[in-house]
Amino acid sequence: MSVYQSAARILKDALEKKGAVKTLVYSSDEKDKRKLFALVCETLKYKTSLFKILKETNLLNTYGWNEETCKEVFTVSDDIDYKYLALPLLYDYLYGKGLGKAGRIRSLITKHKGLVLKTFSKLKTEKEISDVIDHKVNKSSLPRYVRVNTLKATQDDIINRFQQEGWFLKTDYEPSLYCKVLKSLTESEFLVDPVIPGLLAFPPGTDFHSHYLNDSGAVILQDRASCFPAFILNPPPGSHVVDCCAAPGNKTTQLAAIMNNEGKILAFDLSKERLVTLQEFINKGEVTNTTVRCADFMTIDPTIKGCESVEYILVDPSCSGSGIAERRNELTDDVRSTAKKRLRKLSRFQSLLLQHALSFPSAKKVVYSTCSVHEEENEQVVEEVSQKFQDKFQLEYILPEWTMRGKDGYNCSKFCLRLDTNQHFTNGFFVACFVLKSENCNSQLVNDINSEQLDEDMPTNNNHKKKRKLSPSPSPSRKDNGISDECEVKKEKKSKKKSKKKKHLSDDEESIENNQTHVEIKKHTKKKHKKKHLSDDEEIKEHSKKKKKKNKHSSKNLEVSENEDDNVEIDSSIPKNKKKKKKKSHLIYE
Ligand SMILES: C[S@@+](CC[C@H](N)C(=O)[O-])C[C@H]1O[C@@H](n2cnc3c(N)ncnc32)[C@H](O)[C@@H]1O
Repeated sequence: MSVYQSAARILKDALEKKGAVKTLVYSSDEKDKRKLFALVCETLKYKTSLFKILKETNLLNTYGWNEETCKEVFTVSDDIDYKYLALPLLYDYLYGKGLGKAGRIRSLITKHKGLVLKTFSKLKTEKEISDVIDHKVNKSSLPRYVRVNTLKATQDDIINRFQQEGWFLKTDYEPSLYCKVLKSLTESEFLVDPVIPGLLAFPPGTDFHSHYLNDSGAVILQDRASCFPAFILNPPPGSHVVDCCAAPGNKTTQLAAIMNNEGKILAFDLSKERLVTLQEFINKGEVTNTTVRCADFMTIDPTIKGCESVEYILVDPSCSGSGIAERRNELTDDVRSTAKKRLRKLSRFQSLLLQHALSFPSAKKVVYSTCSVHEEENEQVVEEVSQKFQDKFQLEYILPEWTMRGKDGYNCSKFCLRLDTNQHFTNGFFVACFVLKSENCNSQLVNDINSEQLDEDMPTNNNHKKKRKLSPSPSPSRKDNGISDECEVKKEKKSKKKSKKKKHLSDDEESIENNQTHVEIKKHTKKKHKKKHLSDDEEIKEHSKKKKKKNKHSSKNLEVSENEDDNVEIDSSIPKNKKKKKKKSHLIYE
């Protein structure tokens, strides 16, 4: 079935308010879910005009659009409503990429192209469909952010590459005026972010999706706001990290870059489909320190081997997505996202997830983030959890120079950080950071704040560790990292076999296998290993299976869905040297 038929189904359900677009897309059978999601979202944005064109052309009553003739040309599932099938086809024909790749189904439109084009231009002239143009402007009003994947290239390499293409790096401005300059970028200018290391900003509407640097994984297209959580967690190379809700993986790859691929990341997510994307990101970005696990994080026992040593945890759970700028329009779930009942449910789920993370015995730094603007999902969660865990954890006063803090009226407000679309030209976002009371974690704690110190902790974008250079020509990504990792693991196993008398399999023996779903961690083949001989990951897996059955707090029981799509993300702070402290500065960078 073509993507247009899948889109037709989803458009119908979305417009009849049977579910959120994201959920509908991810539960569909369509292979290329990203493509489907984009097609549905774009079509919805133009729906008023598309319906007008449909009505004016009377297209559905023209030859070719009845069931019989359609079925002569291609297979259309019985449950497809032709009205909704026309919408994505018309969208691609008039506004999108054209119908070049639509196959025979394109004839439904191209057979009548004279009529369609004439009607389109007539309605435009009569300003009947001017709303379309407005929408396009809104849609692309945010800058295009690009994170340098420091596992594959240095910031300087990437800047050079863009300069060679004719881009001009703007540096002649006061750092405190960054956001103003950002707003007025000309077509060929770009900027280096003053807060997030390795983040570049290009003018709104710049499309790098098919750029070779993106294809090769040397850069990642990630929104500015979504770079903050990993940047704030800042796990040192060699540390042990958990990313509780990892897919599609922008923050996981950012964490790996911060850690310079040293140490271990355990990346959990409930969604197999989304983990496929995560695995692709990992392969493309040459991330080698991450183990991916399809599991409900709530079912993971924090005390079992493999988890008991985890020190840094990122909690970036599903949320309403109300901060995502592109979503704030008539077609998405705004009504749904603000429904009190739904927010309460999300809030409860987020709180339990955060509490679970804080119960990891070695946890010393836990960052909580959402791309929601609602207090229920942000300050209220942090307030409740910080009170419950006040004996062990306290909130860190993150990025003191950042003036937009949490919403007033909570004890936690000033320790939280918010990003706002109008002020910061990025998606609406929320971040808070818990640190172990006895830990200093390289930064000020709630109790330590004093005004003189505020200027001193400002990180700069100079603290990049130099990475290997980009090859002179665009570097192809490693094709199937999962498989090559497996080979390496096998070799290692062989050599170890001779001398091995260990009871437990070591962590190094774990590998991510590209099995059917590409996400399950490889099972060790030796059947004779009993439970007590399981590797860390197998132990986690076993435990998770058991706990799933009985855990009444399993997030599935909470029936929470959405927003799983804060999927514009990026990389950040590579410490210059493990032992050296971060550079400080006195900038105000908002
Ligand atoms: C906002 S998205 C995460 C985005 C991700 N951190 C990134 O940067 O790309 C939330 C994710 O949480 C996952 N999720 C929801 N409930 C979960 C649970 N109980 N355990 C693990 N993952 C969960 C969803 O499948 C979704 O992929």
